[in-house]
Parts: sequence; C-alpha cells; structure tokens
Amino acid sequence: MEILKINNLTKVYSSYKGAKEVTALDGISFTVNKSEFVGIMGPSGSGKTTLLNILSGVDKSTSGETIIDNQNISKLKKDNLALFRRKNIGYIFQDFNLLDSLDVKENISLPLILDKKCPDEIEKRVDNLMRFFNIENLGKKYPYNISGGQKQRVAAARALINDPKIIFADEPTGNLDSKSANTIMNTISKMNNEINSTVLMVTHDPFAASFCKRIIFIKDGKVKMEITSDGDRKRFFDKILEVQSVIGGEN
Ligand SMILES: Nc1ncnc2c1ncn2[C@@H]1O[C@H](COP(=O)(O)OP(=O)(O)OP(=O)(O)O)[C@@H](O)[C@H]1O
Repeated sequence: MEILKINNLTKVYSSYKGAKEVTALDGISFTVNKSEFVGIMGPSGSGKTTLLNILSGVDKSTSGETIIDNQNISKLKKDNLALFRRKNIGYIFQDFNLLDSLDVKENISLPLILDKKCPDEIEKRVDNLMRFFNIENLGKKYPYNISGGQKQRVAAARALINDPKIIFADEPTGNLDSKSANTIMNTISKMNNEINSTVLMVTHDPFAASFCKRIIFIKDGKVKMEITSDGDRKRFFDKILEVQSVIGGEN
C-alpha cells in the first residue's frame, strides 16, 4: 500500500538580489509503501533539505504533487495542511526539538494534548511508548537532565504518539557520537521492524543509511539511483560507499 507518492516534483528558487535562479528539484518521482524504511542520500546541494521541507509541508513545490495517504498535500491550504501534518506525520529532527519547560512525559504527550484527546487515552499511549523505548523511569525528568541518546528516544516516542502514517527523520545522527548514533538508529529500526512504522530518512551518513531497507540517491535535484538491502547491514554499507564513490557525496 502506497503511503507517500511524489509525482514529478520541481522546486525553483527564484533569483534574489542578483543571485541566479536555482532548480533545486528537477522532476523527482518515487513512492514509499507502508512499513518501508527508505533513505534519501545525495551530495551537498543535491536537494535533500528542499525535498524534506516540501514533503513535510514547510515549503511549497513549484510544480508536481506530494500525496500522503491518498491526500494531495500540494493542494491543501495553510491551516488544513498544519492539521494534516499534526495528525499524519511524525518528525525526528537532528536537534530533538524537545521543550525544556516540559518534562519528558509532557513532551511526549504534547501532540495528543493539542488534539484534545481524553487524559486516560493519553496516559495509556504515553506509558506504552515509554515502555517500548525503555524510558519509563524518565517521565518526570526534564530534557536538560537526560542524555543525548535518551533525548532521541523521547523524540522518537513523541513522533509516534499520534500513530502517524509516516515518519520523516532529518539527519537523526547529525551531531551524535558513534554510540548515540547507534542507539538512535536501533530505535528507528525497532519502530520500523516491530510496529511497522513507515520511515523516510534524509542522511549524509552511510552508517545511518545502512539501517534502511532501500536508499534513493539524488543529485542535481534528480533521482540518480536506487539500491535495496538484502538484510545484511555490512554488505549494504559497502554498497552505499560504492554508490557514493560513483555519484559523489561525503563519507
Ligand atoms: N532558500 C533558498 N534560496 C535559494 N537557493 C536555495 C535555497 N535553499 C537551497 N537552495 C539551493 O538549492 C540547492 C539544493 O539545496 P538543499 O539545501 O536542498 O541541498 P541539500 O542536499 O540538503 O544540501 P546539504 O547536504 O548541504 O544540506 C542548492 O543549490 C542550494 O544552494
């Protein structure tokens, strides 16, 4: 079942103060099916951030369609788009985006509180997710009193609290040391493998990407190549390095 469908997406940044017009996305099309874990890779400037901004509704495409769960979000007006995002999309950002004024449990509950869900249901869902991510004893702590790896798990629990159709992860290993990077990637894999979450992750990092089941490589705003994992992470990692050496992209 298709969860995300991108149809011939283009994004042209118009010229500004003498700078030239830039075609950041040049007719990208792909689909992501339910329960897939797909990575988007590509060299610096290839259009990854632009793509993620359009997919998550932060920015508008110049032409083409973005369809999430059969809804064409390119056509939604601002308020409806904000509501659609809150109900259907989960986000995991590089810098966690946790609120320091709320404790861990409140941070995870926030999307449900905004949705005016009943307190009993909120309590049940939050407790389940805290158990799932092994953070059940952190509920009363504040983000500045927990480790980077714990913050990532809190962020993952918050991303899942609304039972979203798809999760967008933006460079989740960005600023992390290798141990925390391993923790967050195991966490995202667990979401994908054990509760069948559909995940689209943008990353520079071949280690993070090796956890994906499929990777779409983009360059100059176009899809250049696609590779699929046979389940062996080491072999997939080597394959990613090989593709990067051909199309370019940092290791
Ligand atoms: N707001 C903007 N105005 C004009 N040009 C932009 C803007 N944002 C991005 N670009 C240009 O669009 C192209 C794609 O940029 P984008 O940030 O999507 O690439 P990226 O793959 O995310 O790069 P990186 O890996 O370095 O973050 C680049 O040429 C960039 O300079």
